[in-house]
Order: sequence, then structure tokens, then C-alpha cells
Amino acid sequence: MKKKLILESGEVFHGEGFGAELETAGEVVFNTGMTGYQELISDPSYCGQIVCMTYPLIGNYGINRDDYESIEPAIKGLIVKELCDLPSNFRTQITLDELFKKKNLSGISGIDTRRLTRILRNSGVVKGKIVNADADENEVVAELKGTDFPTNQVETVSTKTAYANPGRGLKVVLVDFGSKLGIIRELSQRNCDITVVSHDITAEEILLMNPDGIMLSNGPGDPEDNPQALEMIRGLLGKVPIFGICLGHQLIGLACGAKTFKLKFGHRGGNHPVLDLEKNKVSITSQNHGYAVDQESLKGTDLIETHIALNDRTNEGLKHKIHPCFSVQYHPEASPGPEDANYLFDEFLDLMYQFKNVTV
Ligand SMILES: NC(=O)CC[C@H](N)C(=O)O
Repeated sequence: MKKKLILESGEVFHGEGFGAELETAGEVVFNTGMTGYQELISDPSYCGQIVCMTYPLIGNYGINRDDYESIEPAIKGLIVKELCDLPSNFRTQITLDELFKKKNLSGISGIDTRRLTRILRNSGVVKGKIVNADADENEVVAELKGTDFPTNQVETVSTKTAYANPGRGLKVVLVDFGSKLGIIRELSQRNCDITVVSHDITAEEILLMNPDGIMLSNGPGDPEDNPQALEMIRGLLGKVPIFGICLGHQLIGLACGAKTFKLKFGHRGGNHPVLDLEKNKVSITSQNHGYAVDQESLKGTDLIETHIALNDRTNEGLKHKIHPCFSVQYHPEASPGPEDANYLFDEFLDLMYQFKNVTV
């Protein structure tokens, strides 16, 4: 079915719809990954967003049972140049189009994704809507201008009830702001005994579980929408080691008095070089974020900048000066993307063991 993508700024792109027959609006962002569309579609941090894939052929290895990063995708839609409807891979179970139909998601193909990406890079990310070909463009633009982004995205994707992922090793409480399964996978591989808890848990409730460490997950939306989480982090600092990823990283920043701001077009892809300032080493990282910690605002806080992005020199890592707490803006769990930064999970384990030895 003929569809079109309309941006809040007025540009229109004509294409062919795939997936469910529905109109869908969201923040239009771009991702430069050449593979990994299944992980990306199911990454809860994309809640409320329509993702434009810059790689020109999407769907060519289908959808398999292993690569989901959550059970129910929270993404709003997908924009591709060419959609492959005949995937070829030994793991393929269904096509991308079939997945989108099953999950009631809408996508559009046949789009000049290079032009769209240039617009997003030049003017910054904007709202957009995938609509039927006969929709009135002025009406859609007015509607987009009049709608605000929801502020409860974390609540939408976080688990409602706590659950366990048992192991025989260190006890980790994973605060789920919209966690990718990759984080659980990495901790599990290191034998951690994981309790996944909802985003609105308090520090007192966590401390009653007597954990060896706290993992603050990735998640969607503006980090400033989570004041309760900042209270929780402040209540845990110094009492138990903390490791934060992406939204978890931004929340540590805010909890310690730094500020966050929205990047013009964000970092989304699997090839972002990050410099570790302490080791003077570069990792190629997997990224998906639209906000960043303001480096100026770190002055006067107890946080030290440990990593920066080499593309735009923005903050990518933090460490607390006094307490056992560190975090990164990128994704050491990869899923999808390079695994260069995997060692950070080992460092988290080391930190938990060190803390245990000091405190027992
Ligand atoms: N992947 C994430 O955790 C993203 C964090 C935050 N929602 C951002 O866009 O910056």
C-alpha cells in the first residue's frame, strides 16, 4: 500500500508501506548500523521513535528467535530504502514484514534515506508521521506541531513486577528503565544472580535485598523525566557499587548534580569511536542516545569524565571521585554492534569483589 512520511518541518517522502496497516507518529531519528535491525527494533530505548536505517538494504537475513532485545518492541516505526522480502539465512524464521504485522508496527520502504538523513543531520531530529498516501499534508504537519512527546516512556517499557534471573555468583539488582536483554545476558554469563526491578523502586527497598552491586539500565526518553530515580541513586551511592549504561549513565550524572542536554541528532549506530581518557585507548562502540551529560556542568560535582566521543567530543563516561560508581553512555553489551567494550562488565565484577572485601 502506498504511504508517505511527513516531517514536522514539512518535507514529504513517498514510499510503500509494510507491516501493519496503521498510521504512526514519533520522533524521527537515524541509525547508521549496517546490520542489527532486529536488536534495534526490539531495543526499548527506541520507545516513541521512528528509526531511519541509513544502510540501504534491510531485512535480508530475516528475523530469528535469538536476536530480540526485549519481548515486545516499543519502537514506533521503521524507514528503509529497500526492504528485502526474501531473506536468506539459516536462522531466519519470519520476514521483517511479517514481524511488523504480528507486532502491529508500521514501516515504510522506498525512501531516499540519504536525503532524509541529511535533513535530520542539518536541522536536528524532528517529529514525523507515516500516513496513507492520500492524507492531507498540511493537516499532518499541524498535528505534529501541536503534539508533545510523552514523558512517561520509562514507565511504559519498565517491568511492572520484579523477577529473578538466578545465578550462583554476585547478587546484582538490575534497575529496569527499559533494559535490553543484552545486559542480563552479559551479567548472566558472569554467573551473576540477577534481580530485575521496576524503575520506581526506592533505595531502601533495594538495600533490603542486600545486593553486591546495582546495574542501572538503558531506557527511553529524556533523563530529566525520572526524578524518583535520582533520589534512589543518591540513596545508594557509597553503600553499594553502581554501574550505569546509557540512560543509567545520564541518571548518575543528574543525581550527582550535573546537567543533561539534547543532542542535535544523537548517536545511533555500531561504529562510534570512544576514547578512554584514563587508558588512552579507543573502543569502537554501539550507541543509541539522543541526550548527553553536559561536560561544563561536571565542574563542582564529584564526577570525573572518563570517556569522550571522538566524533563530537561529547561525554561518554563518568566515574565517581569517592564512591564505587561508574557509567558509560554507550553500550558495552553491544547487541547489536562491536563488543570492544565488553570488558566493562568484568570491571563491574572486580569493583563488586573489591567492595565486598573492604566491607566484610
Ligand atoms: N539507550 C539509552 O539508554 C538512551 C538514553 C536516552 N533515552 C537518550 O536518548 O539519550
